[in-house]
Amino acid sequence: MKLQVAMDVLTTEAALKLAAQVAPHVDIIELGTPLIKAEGLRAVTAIKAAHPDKIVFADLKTMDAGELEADIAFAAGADLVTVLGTAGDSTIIGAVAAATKHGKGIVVDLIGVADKVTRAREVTALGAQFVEMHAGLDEQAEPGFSLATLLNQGETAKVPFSLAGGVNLSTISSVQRAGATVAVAGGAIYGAEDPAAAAAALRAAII
Ligand SMILES: O=C(CO)[C@H](O)[C@H](O)COP(=O)(O)O
Repeated sequence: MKLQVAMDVLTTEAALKLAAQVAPHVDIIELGTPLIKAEGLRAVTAIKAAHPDKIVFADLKTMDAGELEADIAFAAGADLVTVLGTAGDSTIIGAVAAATKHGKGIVVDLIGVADKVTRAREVTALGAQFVEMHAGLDEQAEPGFSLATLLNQGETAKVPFSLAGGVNLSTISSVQRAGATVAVAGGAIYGAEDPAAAAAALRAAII
């Protein structure tokens, strides 16, 4: 299982600092949606230039104009770009076309999708590299939130998936047991006093 750091920071400077701290311990470096909204795709270019050996993930959460938005993110240096699972099939097909043109990949983020298992299978058939079983920051803050539902949906879908939803040291083993190809950790890394140590501990928990 690969480890992905989600950098939900707000400046390119902060992202470059965080990436330098954690890069030795992670496989995929994600630029979070707020970072890209604040700084634009220049942040993607800066991270890829600093870490050409890492998979750079641009969390665009595209909902329309799939081919155009994915194309500009790949041109800026992204290796993986997200499209929302709630988007229409034509948006996903367009984004996959851009990925094919660049030799890169599309990840379909299933945040907000009611039937994640069915949609995961549909978008995988459309050419997504993998889906993201995702409970966003707002959903995580809702009373009664539990990772268990997401883990179960990932296990049931039987397609390649990443899992994001407040993954931390106490849950990462269950993410691996559910069969995820990627565990995504944001707050557990960037919110730690020592992000490098937090990323190293998460990496060490993966067997
Ligand atoms: O995409 C996101 C929010 O929409 C986050 O980056 C993702 O949820 C991972 O962060 P965390 O581990 O803090 O939940």
